[in-house]
Amino acid sequence: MSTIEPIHVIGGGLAGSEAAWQIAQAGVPVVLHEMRPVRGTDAHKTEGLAELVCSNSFRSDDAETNAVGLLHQEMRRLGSLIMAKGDAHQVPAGGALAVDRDGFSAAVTAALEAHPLVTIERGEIAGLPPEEWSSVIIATGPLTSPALAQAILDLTGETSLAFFDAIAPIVYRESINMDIAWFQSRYDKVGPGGTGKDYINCPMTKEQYEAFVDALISGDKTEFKEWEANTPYFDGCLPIEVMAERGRETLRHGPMKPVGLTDPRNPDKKPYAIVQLRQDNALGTLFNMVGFQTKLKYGAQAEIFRMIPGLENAEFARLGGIHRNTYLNSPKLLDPTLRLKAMPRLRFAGQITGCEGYVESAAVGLMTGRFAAAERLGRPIQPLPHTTALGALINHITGGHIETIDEGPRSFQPMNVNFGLFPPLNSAPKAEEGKRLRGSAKAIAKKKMLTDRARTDLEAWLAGSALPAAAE
Ligand SMILES: Cc1cc2nc3c(=O)[nH]c(=O)nc-3n(C[C@H](O)[C@H](O)[C@H](O)COP(=O)(O)OP(=O)(O)OC[C@H]3O[C@@H](n4cnc5c(N)ncnc54)[C@H](O)[C@@H]3O)c2cc1C
Repeated sequence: MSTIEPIHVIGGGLAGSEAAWQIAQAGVPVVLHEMRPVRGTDAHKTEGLAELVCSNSFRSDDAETNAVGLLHQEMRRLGSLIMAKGDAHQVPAGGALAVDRDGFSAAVTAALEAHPLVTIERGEIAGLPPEEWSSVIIATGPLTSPALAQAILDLTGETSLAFFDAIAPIVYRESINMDIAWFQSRYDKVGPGGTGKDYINCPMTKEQYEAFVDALISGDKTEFKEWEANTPYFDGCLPIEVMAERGRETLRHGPMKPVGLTDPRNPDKKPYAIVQLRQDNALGTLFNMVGFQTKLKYGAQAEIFRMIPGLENAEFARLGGIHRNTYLNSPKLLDPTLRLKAMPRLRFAGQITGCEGYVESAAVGLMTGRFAAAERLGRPIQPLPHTTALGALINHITGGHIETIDEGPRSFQPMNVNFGLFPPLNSAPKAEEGKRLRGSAKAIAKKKMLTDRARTDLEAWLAGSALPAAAE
């Protein structure tokens, strides 16, 4: 029986599950409070921990030239439960790491249930955590229950900001017409666990594309409620109809771009636009429409998406939808170890801190868990180098972001990890013979230098860290 007082983690999503794992692996007892199934959210469907509520993709797994791929690598290095179970339950997805959502969530749940230092309590924490909980991590996500959200709001005095993402529809594989559509990954990329033929592609002629754009623009949209008006979208997650409204070519240069793909029945003619669908479950029975997040009404969605060649008889396992997001003005409210300045016994993790995405949420959970565990064990907390993906992300949340100078709405917005968050390089990349690089060769070389630097700096940080890299 451990004599160390437990740390309480509220929320068993991507961040809370990872935080609880890191704490327990450091030898500190942890109580993980998850309200499902006692109380649900608008998006979760199961009672499993770390449920993926929309896409099943952890995005690029390329640790050399992609920031989220580097984040994967760093998390694996630090013994991430989310990455270990994601790797174990991956499904083919070209250059991306996509997972079988049910197998993944079940494996995360089983690992935490089996850990001797983890206690899982099902039930809502409907207000500020009791005072006797001396170390708490709040990881309740974008759909934090209203009672807890209100308590946080009262405590921080900040107005919370609500806005929409949009969910992409999922189609039954057997309802897709493979006499028109074909399997191929963009540029035949194989990636982790892929075959180079992982996506289903639906081609469009110019006339079909124009009619489709018209239908999107005129299709019935979900009405905004009063309190939802004037809420900005994430630029990386714009609803398909909003993209269509921004310009008739926008979709052809975005999710419907026809590059790197060849219609095998018509190899000499480039389709004008292409819709891609990505495998959504291990069985390969479900495919999601890549980039087709939407706030069109259900009836309009079915009608309009069946205009896509190959989807004329599509059956939808899930149609697209809209959802709310709640997050803190973290740069102002949190200290560099993610403690609430106004009440340091509380730390925050996951999307509620203003990061965006499954991987980023789990990454912030990972570091918050390690910070809380080190503190509980009376060990020093070394700040992460900002040159690492983990450090760059946390730095952005806790201070890297610069507030607008003028009085007005707060400017901090949720952010995926990206190279823009990393400190610039001290020297420009050079070709082997010392010549200057240009164009895409230069961009790739620069990214490689950034990721090499991150790997070196992470190892140096780990060498001085109070907790081992991966306490397996
Ligand atoms: C509808 C929707 C679609 C999304 N689509 C994507 C996507 O396609 N790709 C992507 O990368 N990201 C997506 N996101 C963002 C995604 O939710 C987050 O990136 C990630 O799940 C956040 O992880 P988290 O741990 O912070 O929160 P969550 O994973 O949501 O976990 C929070 C947990 O806290 C629990 N909880 C809430 N309040 C309480 C309480 N008071 N007491 C106890 N438990 C509580 C919830 O039940 C939940 O299990 C989407 C978000 C939403 C809402």
